[in-house]
Amino acid sequence: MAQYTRVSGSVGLITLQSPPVNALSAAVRQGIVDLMQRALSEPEVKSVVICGQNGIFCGGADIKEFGGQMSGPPLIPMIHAIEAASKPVVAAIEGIALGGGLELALGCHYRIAHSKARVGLPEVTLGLLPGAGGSQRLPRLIGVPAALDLITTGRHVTAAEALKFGLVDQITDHNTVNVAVKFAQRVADQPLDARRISTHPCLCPSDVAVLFEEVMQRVRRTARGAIAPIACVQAVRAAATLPYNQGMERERELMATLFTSGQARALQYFFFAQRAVGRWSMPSGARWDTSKPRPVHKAAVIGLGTMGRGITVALAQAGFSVVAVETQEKQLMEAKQAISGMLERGAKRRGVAPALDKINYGRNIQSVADVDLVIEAVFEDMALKKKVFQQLSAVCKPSTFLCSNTSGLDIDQLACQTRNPELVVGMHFFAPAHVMKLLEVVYGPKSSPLAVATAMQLGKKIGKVSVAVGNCRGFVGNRMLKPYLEQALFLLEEGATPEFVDQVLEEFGFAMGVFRMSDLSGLDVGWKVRLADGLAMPDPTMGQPTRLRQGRRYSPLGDLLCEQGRFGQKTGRGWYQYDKPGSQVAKPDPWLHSFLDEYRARHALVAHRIDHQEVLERCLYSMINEGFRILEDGIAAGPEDIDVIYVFGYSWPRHRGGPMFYAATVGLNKVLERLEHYYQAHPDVPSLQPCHLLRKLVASGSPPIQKWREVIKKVRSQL
Ligand SMILES: CC/C=C\C/C=C/C(=O)SCCNC(=O)CCNC(=O)[C@H](O)C(C)(C)COP(=O)(O)OP(=O)(O)OC[C@H]1O[C@@H](n2cnc3c(N)ncnc32)[C@H](O)[C@@H]1OP(=O)(O)O
Repeated sequence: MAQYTRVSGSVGLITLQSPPVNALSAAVRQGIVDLMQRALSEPEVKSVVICGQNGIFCGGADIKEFGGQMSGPPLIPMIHAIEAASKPVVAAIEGIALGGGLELALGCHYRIAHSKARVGLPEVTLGLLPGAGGSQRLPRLIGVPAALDLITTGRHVTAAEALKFGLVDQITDHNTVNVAVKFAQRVADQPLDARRISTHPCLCPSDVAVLFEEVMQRVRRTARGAIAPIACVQAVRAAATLPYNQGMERERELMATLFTSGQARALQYFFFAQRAVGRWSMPSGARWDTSKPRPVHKAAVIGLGTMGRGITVALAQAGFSVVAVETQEKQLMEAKQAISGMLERGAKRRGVAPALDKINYGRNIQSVADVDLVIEAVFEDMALKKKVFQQLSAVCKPSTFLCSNTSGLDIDQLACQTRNPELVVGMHFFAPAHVMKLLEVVYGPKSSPLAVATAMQLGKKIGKVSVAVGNCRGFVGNRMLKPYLEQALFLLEEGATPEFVDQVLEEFGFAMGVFRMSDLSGLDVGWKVRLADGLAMPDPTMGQPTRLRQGRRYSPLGDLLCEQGRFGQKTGRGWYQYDKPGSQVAKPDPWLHSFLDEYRARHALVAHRIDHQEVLERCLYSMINEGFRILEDGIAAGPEDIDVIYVFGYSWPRHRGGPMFYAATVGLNKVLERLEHYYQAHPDVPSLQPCHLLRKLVASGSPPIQKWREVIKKVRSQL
């Protein structure tokens, strides 16, 4: 869909029309092809302007079309025809020109952008490369180093930056289409040869080979197994070293490989999953589109430890007035200093003024009396949190939303301490809270849709990807982490080393293996929880067998390290050793290896050879199995919620789509079969027992992930 109008007598105006972002669907491409022909054939028309309706130039190829059979005119010849046109074609860029949208603009002879527009080639984030000539034209237009930056990161740049690069010819604060039309009239009789980017030489710095080598190394290091960034570098190298036509052929080959790769499918699934989580629903039937949030102007944070500080910074940076409360004088002073430092560093990076004046500090909980929403971030102790909620309920306005940053405690028990339990929800941030994108919004049985909608909206305003989840121990993320951690410990008992387990998980694509991650977050955190739960009681005289607790297999390895003061990075010793406390460079620790040998000997455990496959299957499939239980229990509404939580909160490699999508790509029958195998070998590990929903999905013929909700609904209705 595209519309044609003749303006100012001699300009053919083609307007892309495909809401919401004027993506280049088959119909839009057909429209462009037809209308270009019309404009070129009308003798009165001397030049052409291409723009998008509703102030948006174009969001690129229609990602929904990637999954199916492509129809309609292909993009590459369409863009070539525009570039080869005998009349000047001007792109009027408002809003965004992304991916295929920018590639279309690069095929035009001139580009005029509104000052507020953003442009970029984000294909890499979808597992692709700019495969409609973008990888060949952009380096010819703006040079190899800048093109490498834009194409390998997929970052969007402002119009001002685009002008500096020479990516656009002019920017305007006025009506972009009017400016472009006038511009088109002015250049109507200008020669076009020099305006066809594909004919430009690709200007390279003298040390281009070194540059490509450096970029390739950096990209390989940061890609964590993703192949698209590497293909992007290869495509730009083709632009730098080959004639245009051969470069295009290389672009086509690379694109074909990426297009059919599982990674592109995973990343495109994830693109829509990220958007799907905004359309939350609750088992009660309450939904995002029927639940109105209440505006929050002033918020409070209670407890200024690591989490409270990060949350305060996130709120202040987003422009909220914050009352930050810490009852301990010394902690308060330290927190003030730390928060100011974080705000100043953040402001410097973003080139804005630090939001120091947004925060009022206090030692007294009375100071939160007039706020609209409170986020409690005190120590993870139920008795303490209950007390805080009782105080908040007495002090705050009756309409104040009371939220807890607990990472897994029962929201309902907190709600019961208050006058208005319907205004209580969990807001589970991830450390560092001002950096990590994920927010779990946890509704208890009494939480109202109003409270959920308000917390979800607040999350969005402070730049988080918010996922609404039900109330259970550990919510979604930490509940699934438990079997994963447990399997990692069992693998050590059975003969693996922390280095090997971590290596396998890092090769899979996690930013950090499970043991390096535990050392970073502190082994004492989980230990305290296990002590409180009555699990970490190592004394055999207490009558508990060391490796069996509460009727199931238990590994006390983490507890034993904590008893020795090995809390991880902060103490300089954990699953690894570090040069000094606080150092981040993990080194294998011979002490730990001897400790594991002695432990196995003490418990008559015979070490066996554990391979990559066993590490991956046991750690990941037990976690995935818990994910299916979570779906079965209605704690997450759909697999997308779990996948988004794992990618944004637990460094699951995005190019594998998230744990539930990964299970679908492995094949649900295979996951089921391997879980059955491991459960048979370890019948005292309930997390390995395949859950009902997984069995049901396999029995239903393993439908595609987009159809799981139908099976989940059926299973839940039978419960
Ligand atoms: C042979 C050559 C083949 C290919 C070469 C070209 C490849 C490409 O062009 S790949 C696509 C490149 N473009 C992008 O990656 C842009 C993706 N979109 C975005 O980044 C954002 O959506 C946005 C910046 C364009 C707008 O952001 P925002 O205002 O926050 O809105 P939403 O993200 O919620 O999006 C609204 C709505 O639009 C849907 N959508 C956005 N872009 C596309 C698209 N390119 N194709 C299809 N649909 C798109 C998005 O899913 C939202 O809808 P839903 O809420 O229903 O999911």
